[in-house]
Amino acid sequence: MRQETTVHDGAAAEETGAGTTPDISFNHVGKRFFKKGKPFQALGDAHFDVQPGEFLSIVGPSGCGKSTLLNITAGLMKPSSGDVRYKGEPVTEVNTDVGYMTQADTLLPWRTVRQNIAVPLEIRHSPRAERGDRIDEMVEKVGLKEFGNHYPAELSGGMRKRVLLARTLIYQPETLLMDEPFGALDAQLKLVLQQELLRLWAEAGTTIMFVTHDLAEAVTLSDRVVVVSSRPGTMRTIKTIDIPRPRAVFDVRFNDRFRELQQELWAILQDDMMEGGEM
Ligand SMILES: Nc1ncnc2c1ncn2[C@@H]1O[C@H](COP(=O)(O)OP(=O)(O)OP(=O)(O)O)[C@@H](O)[C@H]1O
Repeated sequence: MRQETTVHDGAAAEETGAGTTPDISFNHVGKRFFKKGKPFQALGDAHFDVQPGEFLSIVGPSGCGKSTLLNITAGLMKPSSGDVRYKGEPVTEVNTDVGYMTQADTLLPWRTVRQNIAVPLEIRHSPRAERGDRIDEMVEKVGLKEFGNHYPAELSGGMRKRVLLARTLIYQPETLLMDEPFGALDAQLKLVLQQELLRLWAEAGTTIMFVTHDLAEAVTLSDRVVVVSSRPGTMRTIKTIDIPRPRAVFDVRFNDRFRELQQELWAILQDDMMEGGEM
C-alpha cells in the first residue's frame, strides 16, 4: 500500500476504492475573501475526495482555510472557484444530509440536555412518539444518562461537548463534519471522547471529515490525513494511516507505525507552522 499520495492526480479514489461515487469531491476548490476592502485568497486549490464510510482528517496551520472547507461542504458558503459535490451532486445550497459540529458551543442555555438533543428532531418534525426513545438511546450512548435533565450551565466542558456530539448524531447524518470538536478539552477527556467517537463511527458507518490541530489525534482517528499548507491553504499531501483497526486510542500511541506517521506528518507541516500559522 502506498503511504503517501499527492493530491492532484485523483489519488484519493485510487486509495480507497476507485469506481465508487465519493461522498464528497472537492474539485479545485478555492475561496477568496475581502478584508478591509482588499481581496485575499484564504483557500488555494483543494482537490481530493472523501469516500463513503471514511474517517478523513484535515490538519494545517491556523488560518489555512480548514473551517472554510467545512463551511463550503455544508453549503454555508460558496467557493470562489471550483466546485464541491456531495454524492455526485453539486452543493448549491445548505446541505441537510450532513451533520456539522462547529467549534462554537451552540447549546441553548434555557433547555435541558434532553431538550437540546431534541432540537434536530423538532426541526425535522420527526414523530413525537419516537422522540423520547431516540433521546434516551443517544444520552446513553454519550454517557450522559444521569444528566438528561440538567441545564448546560450545570455541566463541565467535556459534558457539553458530549451533548453537542449527541445533538449532531441524533440527526443520523450519513456524513459528519467536525471542526476541532475536542480542541479545548484536557488530554484525558480527549482520549475518552475520541474512543467514543471511534465506537460510534464504527457502529453507524458514518463518513467523517474532521478538522484538528492535533497530529496525534489525526493519526489516532483517521483512515487518511490531508495536510494543508499555510495561507492560501493548499493541499500538500494525503497520508494513509495504515494502522489496523479497531484502535485503542491510548495504546495506539505506543505503536511504532504511529510514531513514524506522526513524524512524517510533522516533517511536512513544520515549515508552514514556523512561517505563518500557529498550532
Ligand atoms: N467570512 C469571512 N470573511 C472574511 N474572512 C474570512 C471569513 N471566514 C474566514 N476568513 C478568513 O479566512 C482565513 C481562513 O479561515 P478559516 O477559519 O477557514 O481557517 P482555519 O484553518 O479553520 O483556522 P483555525 O485553525 O484557526 O480555526 C482566515 O484568515 C480567516 O480570517
